[in-house]
Amino acid sequence: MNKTQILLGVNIDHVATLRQARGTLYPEPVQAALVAEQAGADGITAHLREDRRHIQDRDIYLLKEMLHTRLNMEMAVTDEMVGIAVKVQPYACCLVPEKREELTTEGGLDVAGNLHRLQWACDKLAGAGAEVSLFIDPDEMQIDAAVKAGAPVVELHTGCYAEAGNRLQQAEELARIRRAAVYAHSAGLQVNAGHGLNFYNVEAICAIPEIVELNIGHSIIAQAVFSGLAQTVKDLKQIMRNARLQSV
Ligand SMILES: CC(=O)[C@@H](O)[C@H](O)COP(=O)(O)O
Ligand SMILES: NCC(=O)COP(=O)(O)O
Repeated sequence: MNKTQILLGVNIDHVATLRQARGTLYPEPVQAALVAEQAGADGITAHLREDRRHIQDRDIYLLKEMLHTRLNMEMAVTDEMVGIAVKVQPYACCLVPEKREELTTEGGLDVAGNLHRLQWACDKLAGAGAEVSLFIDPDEMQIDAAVKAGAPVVELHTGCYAEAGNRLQQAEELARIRRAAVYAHSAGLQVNAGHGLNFYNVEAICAIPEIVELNIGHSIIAQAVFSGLAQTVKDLKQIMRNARLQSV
């Protein structure tokens, strides 16, 4: 692993949120993905939710055909989603928990409590050629379970860090993520991270050398309203690069 490099996966869910708000043809998520790639995104993440609140099935199929980097399809661990992923054959599948009533993802997968189901999903998706990532809390028990499930990658949920109410709580959550990243790396897993990351909190996560890739969406699309998507991606990549280089 090249510890001086940290990759950025741009999650384009909320470009689709804007489209779904009026049921128009625009903004086109695929166009956003191509703009982000040209600006330096190392991959594109899209979350096909069961309720299709933003990304639609056609988005996933088009992204698979059009991307120059790679598609990371986020999905719940359901028969429906596994079936779609086996058809689409994205570069990667990130398995996430989903509740219809949630505003956004609220936590990591309980891999330890659903081991056989996760083993089944990891096997099916790997059989379709996808790199399987499990979206988990920064928790050693869940990391051990991810290894048992057969996933080569974990994505550490950074939501508690991002939403911490004060500096002490944020420092505690950052230390938890750092410990989990070291533990997961020592267990032979690739370590990614994501959820709630933005221009103001991303640098400390980039300073954790075991973390290979960040998946960031909502804050990029929000900033793009003011700076444009290409410039936002370029600016964020620069911040990430500098933070990583200063830490090694
Ligand atoms: C798992 C995660 O934190 C995000 O990638 C997820 O896509 C959030 O869901 P929404 O994009 O629907 O907010
Ligand atoms: N897995 C995290 C992701 O893809 C983007 O999460 P967010 O930045 O939209 O919170």
